[in-house]
Amino acid sequence: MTAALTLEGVTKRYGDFEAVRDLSFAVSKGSICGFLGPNGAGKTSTLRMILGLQPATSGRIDILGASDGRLVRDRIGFLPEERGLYKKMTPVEAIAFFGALKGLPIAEGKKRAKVMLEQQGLGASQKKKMKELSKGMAQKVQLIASVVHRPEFVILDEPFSGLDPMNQQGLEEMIRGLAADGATVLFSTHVMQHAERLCDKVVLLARGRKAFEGSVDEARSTSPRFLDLEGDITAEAAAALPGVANVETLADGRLKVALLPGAAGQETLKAAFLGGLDVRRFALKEPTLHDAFIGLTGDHPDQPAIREIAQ
Ligand SMILES: Nc1ncnc2c1ncn2[C@@H]1O[C@H](COP(=O)(O)OP(=O)(O)OP(=O)(O)O)[C@@H](O)[C@H]1O
Repeated sequence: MTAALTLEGVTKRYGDFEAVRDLSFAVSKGSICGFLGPNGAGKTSTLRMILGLQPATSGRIDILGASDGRLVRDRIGFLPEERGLYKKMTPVEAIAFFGALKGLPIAEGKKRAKVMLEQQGLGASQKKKMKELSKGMAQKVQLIASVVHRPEFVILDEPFSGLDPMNQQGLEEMIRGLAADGATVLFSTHVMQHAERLCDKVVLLARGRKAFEGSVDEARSTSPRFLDLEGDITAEAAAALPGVANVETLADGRLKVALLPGAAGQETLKAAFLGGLDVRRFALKEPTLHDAFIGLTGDHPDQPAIREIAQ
């Protein structure tokens, strides 16, 4: 597959702090790639370098055949992490304005804006001012504004943040639609479930370094299956069972028993029953992307990176 984006050995330093180190990955044309990492991992810094909004300290970036995102800016759509459209404009005006910045004639921008707002269930809000819209609505409008010129490459920085579940689902559909129409999508998030549902590929970033690049299934398979055990069992007793890698006691007292690679769980359960352990309920579970993330990075995706905690 042809790559729409390639990074090779990209590093970003702010003073003597290295926010991104030796980062390499590629995104195939027409695919959806999730750029995952906790707050402070270096996602925004990387996206800004890809867009040409700030220079890399070292390394090489190729986007749509150009070495600087600014050279192909009209072919790129970008939703920044900081949101905000002119409050006094209507959604149609705001969308057409952003389209015009990318070379789209105003009249065409307005025409497309009306159709896209309708598709996103915002038809009734067309004549309101931006300041009268809810946060979720405004965010949808901003996303439409960033893609109204039909870019080949769409970069979305934390597009799901601040949206309720309904709007998150709507946004997922919108992202799928962009890819179905042939666009390449790269979005950053620290919410694994969105990436799990949407992405052809994920790149995991932890403290500025790439921890994983591959499909969601490949990421999941780096993590063991686990047994969810309920009963009067100590973590020590569970840890002594065959095929067990480690045991975590959950807040409600259940045990999350991670199995060794290749262990199916049946042997572990059999030994628990034969050993007379008080197992009242059990479930064998496949690892999620969230589990894989923790295993691969040692970070929790919802927690800031170590440096930020230490500050
Ligand atoms: N202009 C800057 N000057 C100095 N340090 C910076 C600058 N921009 C970012 N950083 C630092 O670089 C690190 C990576 O930040 P970045 O915003 O790229 O992370 P992120 O993964 O996008 O996090 P978030 O999800 O919170 O946006 C952080 O420790 C941040 O404090």
